[in-house]
Amino acid sequence: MIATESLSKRFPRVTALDRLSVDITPGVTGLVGANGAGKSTLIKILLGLSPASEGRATVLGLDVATDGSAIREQVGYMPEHDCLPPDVSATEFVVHMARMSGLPPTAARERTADTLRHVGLYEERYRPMGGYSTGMKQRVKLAQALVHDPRLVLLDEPTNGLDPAGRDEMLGLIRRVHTDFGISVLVTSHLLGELERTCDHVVVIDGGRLLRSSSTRDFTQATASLAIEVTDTAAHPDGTAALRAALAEAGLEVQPASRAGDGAPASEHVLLVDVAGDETYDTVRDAIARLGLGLIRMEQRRHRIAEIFRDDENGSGGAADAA
Ligand SMILES: Nc1ncnc2c1ncn2[C@@H]1O[C@H](COP(=O)(O)OP(=O)(O)OP(=O)(O)O)[C@@H](O)[C@H]1O
Repeated sequence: MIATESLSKRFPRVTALDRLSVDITPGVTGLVGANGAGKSTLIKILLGLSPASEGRATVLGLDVATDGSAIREQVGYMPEHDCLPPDVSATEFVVHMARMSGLPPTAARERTADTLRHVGLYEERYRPMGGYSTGMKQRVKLAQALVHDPRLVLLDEPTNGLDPAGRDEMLGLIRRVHTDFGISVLVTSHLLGELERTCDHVVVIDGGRLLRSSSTRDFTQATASLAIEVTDTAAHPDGTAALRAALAEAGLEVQPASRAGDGAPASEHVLLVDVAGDETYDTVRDAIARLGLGLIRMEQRRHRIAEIFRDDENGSGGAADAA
């Protein structure tokens, strides 16, 4: 779908992309990076809207340097920032965008009705967009990216500004863009956790450089940790300490949640264990059963993007298997 080769973009004071080489295959791909990592810059280059300083990129086999308009015919784009005219309705706007993409008037109206229904906008589609909630605006932005039936959509931070329920709905919609219509998706976020549930593949960039590109499965296995909380008993007045010793003896990496730095509330009573594979869960269960402790919770906790960057700086992270 997308291939970049040593792609760089330099602004006078900052290198937004630094020799980025990555291949993106059909499916749903997450592009993750902190604010300023270069995600939007990459999308603008892929659309042929902004020239690269160096290197090459192709989208659907077309060269971004020379085939920008052919790319934009086949690719949908949802920009990050608010860009909707407040005085027109969603229907008028999306019909206009469909016409801009070359659809004849009747087809544009039909596709608009279908697409707005698909993204969950019904009666409100006839009202001016100035009065819409952030969630409704994001849905219109998604609809205009889909209306001309593209082969690929580039979605820049589609969950920005949404509350947790709105995020989940948007992520579900994005997944369905691929499963229902077979359209491939490149979606950016600064939150690794939310993309892990939605994407088949995740590409991580930092400071314009590729940090890692791998399937979500490999990614989560490499980065998941398990939070465990147990009760104290008469035999083990400090159940947490007893479990910690037992797990360490069984060869697991254990640390208190207070040191994990994953943004979750710190607690001396929560242990974090690196998940090496399915057997880790069995080892934990058996250790708790042997000690006769009560299990309060055992939950998967995602590492956050900042930790992966930090691991990488320490030389123990994912850069080694970056594509
Ligand atoms: N037109 C520009 N002129 C100068 N610097 C720019 C320009 N566009 C982007 N940059 C800089 O390039 C870097 C990458 O920006 P970019 O917008 O691609 O990041 P991002 O990963 O999309 O982050 P965000 O989600 O915050 O937009 C930033 O340091 C940004 O300040």
